[in-house]
Amino acid sequence: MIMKTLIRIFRRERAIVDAVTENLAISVRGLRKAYGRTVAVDGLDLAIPRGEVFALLGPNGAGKTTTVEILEGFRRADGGEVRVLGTDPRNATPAWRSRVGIVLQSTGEFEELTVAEVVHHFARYYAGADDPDKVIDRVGLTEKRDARAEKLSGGQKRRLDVALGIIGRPELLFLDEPTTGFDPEARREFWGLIRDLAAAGTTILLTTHYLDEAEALADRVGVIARGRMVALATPAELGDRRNAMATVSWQGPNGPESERTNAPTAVVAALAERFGGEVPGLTVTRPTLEDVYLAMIDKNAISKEEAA
Ligand SMILES: Nc1ncnc2c1ncn2[C@@H]1O[C@H](COP(=O)(O)OP(=O)(O)OP(=O)(O)O)[C@@H](O)[C@H]1O
Repeated sequence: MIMKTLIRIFRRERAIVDAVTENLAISVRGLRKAYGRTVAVDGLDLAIPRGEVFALLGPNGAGKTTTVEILEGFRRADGGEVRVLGTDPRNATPAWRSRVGIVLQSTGEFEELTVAEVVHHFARYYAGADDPDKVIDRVGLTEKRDARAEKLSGGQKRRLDVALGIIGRPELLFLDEPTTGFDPEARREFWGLIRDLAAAGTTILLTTHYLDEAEALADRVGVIARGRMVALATPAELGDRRNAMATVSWQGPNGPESERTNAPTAVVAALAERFGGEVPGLTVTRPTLEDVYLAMIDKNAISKEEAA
């Protein structure tokens, strides 16, 4: 009797766990990876629901690439549990691979081929591939479709990498520093492409050093420092940014003036009264994502040093 009840409870719990895990594109618990004596990933936890755009931030050497390469099945973890689209990437099958799109930091392997040749060639690897010409157009390379890859600029090569990452219509897309080398216009276009993919339900894990990119694209950001997740939040909420003090600045009679305050509306109202209307050079700012990120990285470095 007790045994039967226990089995029933166990089955129900397992059904709940399965339902939760099914909804996750990526699930990582206690991930560890060391290279000799260098601990690159040190007990990392991460859960990314399907359909989310997630940005992984962190200073050079924090463990981002190692983590992502384990998720992609290119590196073996030393410990921890990893599920990507319900599968341990160590046991990746061709069927699983076809559901995952990967844009690495740089490929540049097809120097002799034209853009159209490379994309058409890659499309043949996937049963459900997208239309290659449509993909070339989406990444803004139509004008360069007959140019050899070796003749492309750095930003154009990157667009070709992105085209190869999305040609198989992946459910999950990994983007490692995707817009390095893009001019501002190309970055905005690329952001539009990512938003379209996200709107179509693609889960996206992105690493970037551009904080404005994380802010523009990500539903949530995770900050890694020394192989650990030190913060996880929406871009607006990271480091309790929403409640941070505001700075009100204006042009006073003797030069620029400013005031840090928790009640910027009241300060602005008082200024409007003082100036009898329009306040010259008025701005109200709160810390940017970059400000809170840098403070976080700094604090983490100090607390680690103190701990050592
Ligand atoms: N193949 C390797 N052999 C030895 N050490 C490595 C190897 N790959 C990475 N490391 C080390 O592991 C740590 C984490 O590196 P990783 O490349 O994962 O960081 P990252 O956050 O991606 O950095 P970046 O922003 O510079 O790309 C670093 O100290 C790095 O020197």
